[in-house]
Amino acid sequence: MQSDNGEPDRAAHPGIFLTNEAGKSDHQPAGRCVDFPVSVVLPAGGTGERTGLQTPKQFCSFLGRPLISYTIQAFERVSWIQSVVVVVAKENTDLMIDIIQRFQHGKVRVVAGGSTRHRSICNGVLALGEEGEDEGRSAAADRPKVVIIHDAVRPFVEEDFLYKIAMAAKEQGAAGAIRPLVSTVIATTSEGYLDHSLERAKYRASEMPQGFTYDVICQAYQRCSESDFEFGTECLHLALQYCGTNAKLVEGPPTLWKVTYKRDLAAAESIVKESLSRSACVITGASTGAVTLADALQKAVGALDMELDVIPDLTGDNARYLLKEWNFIQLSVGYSCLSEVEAINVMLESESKAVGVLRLFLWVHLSSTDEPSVSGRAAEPAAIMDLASAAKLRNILLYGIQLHQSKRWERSALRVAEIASALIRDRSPALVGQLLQA
Ligand SMILES: Nc1ccn([C@@H]2O[C@H](COP(=O)(O)OP(=O)(O)OP(=O)(O)O)[C@@H](O)[C@H]2O)c(=O)n1
Ligand SMILES: O=P(O)(O)OC[C@@H](O)[C@@H](O)[C@@H](O)CO
Repeated sequence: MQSDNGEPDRAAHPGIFLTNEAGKSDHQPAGRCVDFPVSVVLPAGGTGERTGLQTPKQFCSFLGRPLISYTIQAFERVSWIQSVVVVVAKENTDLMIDIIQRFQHGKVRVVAGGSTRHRSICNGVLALGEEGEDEGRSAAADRPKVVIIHDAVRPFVEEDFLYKIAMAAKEQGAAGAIRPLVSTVIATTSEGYLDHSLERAKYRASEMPQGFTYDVICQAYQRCSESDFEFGTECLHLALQYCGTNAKLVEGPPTLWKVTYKRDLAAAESIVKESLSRSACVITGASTGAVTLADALQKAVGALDMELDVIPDLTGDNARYLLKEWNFIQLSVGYSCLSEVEAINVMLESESKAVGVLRLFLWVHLSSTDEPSVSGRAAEPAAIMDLASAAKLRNILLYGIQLHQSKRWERSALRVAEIASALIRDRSPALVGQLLQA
């Protein structure tokens, strides 16, 4: 087992095991077959000193979700990955278990980390070797053929690239992601002067994910030195040095970057917001006016790089939007009925826990000319605000747009599209519950 100071005992493995079967992905890889078991180790046992924040960066939240949850989600959606081991500092074990339960992550185990990244990764790999014992199966039966190692603070990893790394690791014994160097690497003298510079074209930045056959990475950690454990940063080097395994290098996309500094958290949030803002589901209630407005809206958002799916309601087959869409726009034309808004909100709340990220619900009320003005319905803004305050506690950002039918459909639709696109992109908590006038 692990020694008291978190150092890996190579004869056993430490760890607290939590396997949550909920949320298993049925995502089928597009036209590819991985016919060998693959497991993942996510080292998340660091303190994130370089961010300057008290909270370790892997637990910093944006849009209502901790960074590590985005990374885990990226892996649990891949059907050919059998299990994920998250390696966290002992003091963060309860926090990690809470995140797994709160965001209903599946196929995840939590293992205690070590004082360095290599020690943490080693603990994770050793834990994989013991999988299945809890359920009375032999450890060997559940042992993966390939182990993918990926820093928990690299949330933007795609299945296509994971597939390339897993297949290359199975063939070669080891494989790793690389990226072109952005800056030239130079060597310095002990006095702090330039000694020489490296020819940048001959070098690459080593990124994650990396993949290894289970035997190679196990053997590498069994044979490596204490100095490797203390000061090393490169698993590929251990495979070469201690197993004679020359990793296959695979150039990866720019999205593989590691969150290291505080600015990287802002960059990560902006990327997530951008990815959440590309689509919305428009609910018309099948009213003629709303369908007409929705058609005009669909034309208007084209220029805003957004796609809209227009549906009458969220029942039957349309219920699938509750699990896969982040943004919902409900159109009420003429008679405004807050009970419709409340009904949609209840449906969104019922799924928001599983989805885990701040979802956006925009109510658009196009009032007809013969309806009393907003001042004649003073209760409406207050009612929206009350509903929004309650919804926010369940990760739903509720906003309203009020506009009058006196304008032509196209003009109304353009105004709604502009405001909706801004609200969806910014997801600002400050505007929650506001009934904006278009
Ligand atoms: N003892 C450690 C140290 C690091 N890591 C993990 O290794 C990954 C990459 O390391 P790095 O970016 O250096 O993270 P930190 O060590 O937390 O950052 P810093 O060096 O700024 O403290 C991170 O997911 C980090 O949590 C780990 O599992 N165990
Ligand atoms: O060195 P750090 O602990 O900041 O991060 C680890 C990185 O070195 C590592 O993720 C890649 O270089 C690939 O090995």
